[in-house]
Amino acid sequence: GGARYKDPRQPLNRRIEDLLARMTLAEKIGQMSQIERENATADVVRGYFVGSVLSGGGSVPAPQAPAEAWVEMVNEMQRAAMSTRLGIPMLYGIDAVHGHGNVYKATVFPHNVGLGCTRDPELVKKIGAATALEVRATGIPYVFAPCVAVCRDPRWGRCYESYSEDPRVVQQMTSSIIPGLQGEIPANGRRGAPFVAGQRNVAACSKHYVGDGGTTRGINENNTAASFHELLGVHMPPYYSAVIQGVSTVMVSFSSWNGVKMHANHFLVTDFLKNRLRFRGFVISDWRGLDKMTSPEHDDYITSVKLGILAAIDMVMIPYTYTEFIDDLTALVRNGTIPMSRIDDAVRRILRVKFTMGLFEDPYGDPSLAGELGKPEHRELAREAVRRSLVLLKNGKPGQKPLLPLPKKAGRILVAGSHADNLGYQCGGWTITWQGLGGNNLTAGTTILNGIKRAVQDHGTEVVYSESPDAGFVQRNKGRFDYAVVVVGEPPYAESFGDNLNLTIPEPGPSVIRVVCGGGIRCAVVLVSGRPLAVEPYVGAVDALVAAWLPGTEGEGVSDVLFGDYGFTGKLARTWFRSVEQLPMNVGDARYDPLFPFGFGLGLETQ
Ligand SMILES: OC[C@@H]1[C@@H](O)[C@H](O)[C@@H](O)c2nc(CNc3ccccc3)cn21
Repeated sequence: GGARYKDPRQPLNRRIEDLLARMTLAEKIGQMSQIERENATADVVRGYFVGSVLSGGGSVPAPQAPAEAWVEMVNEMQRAAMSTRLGIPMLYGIDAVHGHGNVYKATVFPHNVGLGCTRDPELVKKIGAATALEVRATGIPYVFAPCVAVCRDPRWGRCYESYSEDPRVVQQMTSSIIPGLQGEIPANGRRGAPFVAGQRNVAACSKHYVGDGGTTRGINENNTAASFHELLGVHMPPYYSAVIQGVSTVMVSFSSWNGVKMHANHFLVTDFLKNRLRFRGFVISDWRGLDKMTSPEHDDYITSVKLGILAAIDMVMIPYTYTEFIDDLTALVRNGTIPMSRIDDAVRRILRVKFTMGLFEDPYGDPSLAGELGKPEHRELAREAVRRSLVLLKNGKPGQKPLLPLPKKAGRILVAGSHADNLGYQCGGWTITWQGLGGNNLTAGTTILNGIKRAVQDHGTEVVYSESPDAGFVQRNKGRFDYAVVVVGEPPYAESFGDNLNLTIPEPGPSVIRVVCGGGIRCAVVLVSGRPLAVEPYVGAVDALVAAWLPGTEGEGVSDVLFGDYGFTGKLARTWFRSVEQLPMNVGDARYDPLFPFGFGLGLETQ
């Protein structure tokens, strides 16, 4: 129709005001509602004027669904949204936090804990751009990334989603990944306003506002006790960077600041983020974030809706109980508890993002991008990121020559450990499923073992693989192996399932290290983990120690540096503690006695 809001030549604010003036309360509240895809039938999307749909962790149209199936699913929901009276397109969001991890055969990049060690903003920007293309390949225009948490305690189950304990490193990566995902703001463009360059970019979401990485003992969703000065100095800096880079959305944290739930924090969401930092995009809640404002959850829900919407959350991630949310918010507006001006502010912000990103002009997924999913160039980029993320912590025992780089030409080598041949373990959480998986059938990729095999295959070297060799095997064979590579670490986890107060290497890791490295074979230990673990008891026994973090699908990046095709350049972005009793302990603390300090990382003497 000839309505002004449908004319892309009209100024942005004219389009927003024209559309807003036409909207009923039901249509406005519908825009503020984000529901889970499994509820998003055409009737629900249309009937409730749903403004946004999400895939929660692992929520897919079908197991191993190809890009085409994703595009068809999103477009079917979109056709329903476009068929409403005003034809406002819905916005589909998903967690693409290390590449498009939920999607079968997508490129899975290293998790942020590893990217922080690269100290390479250009690399991280390219990862953003590649991730945007893979997300668009599935018809999705919005990602709940980057996580810009400043993890201050590795006992936190989400520490691997944080680039660093140092806010400046997090700022550096934030300022890179956002223009990678959303596209660069043109030189004459408005900084600080939401920006998405076009249909090969996606709207981003910096999360979780604010202080998610500062909770007591790293307990997920718990309380961050900090002065305002400390909150501003440690946890807020990435949000300055995100707003300047034109981030389109900000997601509120489940956690609390000094006992006040972030989802109810008017001072930080409205006074600070919206008014002081002048954030102009929309603020989105986390999953059932309003229900979780109380304990027990969902206790006096209508009050939680009131507090959350007045704090100034604009869009509510209400995966299942959207009718209750809509009814309660409608009642609160009708009885004057919530002024229409607050609703209009929320809807303006949502429409500003949708207009700016071109969603009205291009509401549907582009099937021609399907080839971007998991394409070789992206896997090569991921492999480079793996190389750059690895940190060499030890190389050679006192008085002995360094073990690394490993010679490709060796009679026989042993590869051992639970994480040597396990694609799921090396990807970690938020991969195919919410919590991640074990095994090698979850998606397409290369294990560390297969990377080692490929590296030595033309050199007449025999590779013997034993996940958990026993002492007898090692004793009988120790003279036969030139060296061993032992790959151990943590199983995948996400959110509270990763909270851990002891941070020991899970068995059978330590046993394999003792049996192999203590059995007389020179050994390089590669640790696959979402954070530093308690390794002091083993450091003396090993000849080399490498932190590989959660490298993702491109395991050849690990063998590339083990064999010296590339040097080790990674530098710790997190302090490596001696014992958990020291925690929290971060660079800059008065009391600082690490096993390996922030910024540590050896090179190869030959590099
Ligand atoms: O997946 C959506 C959000 C995500 O963006 C947030 O970072 C994270 O805090 C978050 N947690 C959940 C809860 N996910 C969940 C998945 C399956 C069953 C139950 C809960 C959803 N989300």
